Amino acid sequence: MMFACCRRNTFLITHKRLRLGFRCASSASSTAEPADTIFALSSGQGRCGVAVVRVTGPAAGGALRRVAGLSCGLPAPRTALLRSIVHPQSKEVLDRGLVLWFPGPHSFTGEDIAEFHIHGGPAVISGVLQALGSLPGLRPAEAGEFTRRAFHAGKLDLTEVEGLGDLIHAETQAQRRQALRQMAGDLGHLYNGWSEQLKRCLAHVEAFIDFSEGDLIEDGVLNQVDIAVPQLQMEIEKHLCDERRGERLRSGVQVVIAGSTNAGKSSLFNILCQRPAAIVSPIAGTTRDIVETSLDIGGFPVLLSDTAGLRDTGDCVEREGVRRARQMVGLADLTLVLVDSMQLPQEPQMVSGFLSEYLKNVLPSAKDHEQGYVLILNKSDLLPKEHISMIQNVLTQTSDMAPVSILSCHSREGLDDFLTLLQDRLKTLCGDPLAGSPSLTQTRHRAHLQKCVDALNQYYEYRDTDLALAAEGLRLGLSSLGRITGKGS
Ligand SMILES: Nc1nc2c(ncn2[C@@H]2O[C@H](COP(=O)(O)OP(=O)(O)OP(=O)(O)O)[C@@H](O)[C@H]2O)c(=O)[nH]1
Ligand SMILES: [K+]
Ligand SMILES: [Mg+2]
Repeated sequence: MMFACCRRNTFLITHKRLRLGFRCASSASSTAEPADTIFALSSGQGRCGVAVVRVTGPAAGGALRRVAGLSCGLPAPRTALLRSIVHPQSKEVLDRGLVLWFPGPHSFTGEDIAEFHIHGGPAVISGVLQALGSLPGLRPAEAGEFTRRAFHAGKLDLTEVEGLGDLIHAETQAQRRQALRQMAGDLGHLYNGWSEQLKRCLAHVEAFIDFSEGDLIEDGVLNQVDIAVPQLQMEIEKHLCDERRGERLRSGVQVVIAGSTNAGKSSLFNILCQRPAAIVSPIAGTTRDIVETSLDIGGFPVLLSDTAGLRDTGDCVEREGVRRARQMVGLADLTLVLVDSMQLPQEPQMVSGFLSEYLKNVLPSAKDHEQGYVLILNKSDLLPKEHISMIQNVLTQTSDMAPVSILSCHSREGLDDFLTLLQDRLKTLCGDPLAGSPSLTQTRHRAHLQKCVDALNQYYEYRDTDLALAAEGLRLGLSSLGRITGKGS
């Protein structure tokens, strides 16, 4: 009863402070308005050794002085100081921890920031958050509000904000590398560079419109634009033709296991996810639904799907499973085509014909082939050694066959070679996040870049008939680029 009562009081106090905070904020904004001061737990939820609470805004320094009991002034910038953390009204010591002071404008948000590194127990955290909430002019931050302030202060552009979000959500090392690069501004610099070039072109065209009649401008000015615009357009188009590598790395590569019934698809699926996630049985047609899992394979994020065996069947439930399996293959970035080696013909000259037919059944459209596949001959433990050598000979002589793995899900022979092959394919599909120019990572970037390329076409269309409309094309292109970084053009 006591416990329930205490919790209720806590809620009331917090609620009152919140309302007070909002009142302060709105009255401040009706006058000359300094930004209000916000605070939040910046480390994750749950028990942990150290939690970090951050405060940003004009009242951050005052809050630091009062909660850390610093009557003689603020600590040296960016230097940790061990202090007792005290409730400003009750004077109760809440914890002992490190405090740091980052005066604006050289801080993450560009404003004054105070940081409290406290012990990560729930009672300590809520005690410190309540202490901060009790100070006039402070209120809890909304989700993403620190980053929004950094963006408005020009500390991060939109691509860097996205990079920061991706870094926090990165689950594999390759994702981390790509996100870190984007957060460091590589993608933003690329787009800003293009914006600068386009701005110069636009300035030339506008100058030509304004001054050419009085012969006040050189003849060659428009020629420079005629060279620069197609060059820029080519660069953007090259950047767009990346086969979605960056987007794939960001969101995960779709890998689908497909093949005939009983080829061992679910057995391979279980090996890759290292747990018996899918049912394995000698009964053909065991898997009906798509079974999915997300994995980290060699640092690359993979969304792996096991599917129903592909066969004609009178069973309407299994038929639906086969339809879904084919649909998944259509959406895959990479298909692992599994073959039961016991089904291979005995005669060497018939092996490659059999495999071509098999592939045609699993990947019927040319598009499926383009998206890539790996052929896996499973159950090699059931074949005599000579038969395996014969198959290997045939395959090395067949030039049009994609890489083939000979594997046994039972003995695991060939597994290492298969995993190396798989990693190589993932590397090709995602690209090296540290090599070459940065990859575009979001559909949003792709849409604005495509709009920019289209708008630049307007330049050619009107170049000789209406220069004002041609200039408008450049302006539209510039504004599309500006939308990616969030920097107005
Ligand atoms: N000897 C041997 N048996 C295997 C191997 N891989 C799978 N099997 C067996 O083959 C049978 C079918 O395996 P599954 O993994 O269920 O095959 P599946 O392709 O998922 O089958 P469906 O879901 O019915 O299409 C099971 O009895 C497995 O134990 C292997 O490498 N060697
Ligand atoms: K089966
Ligand atoms: Mg299965």
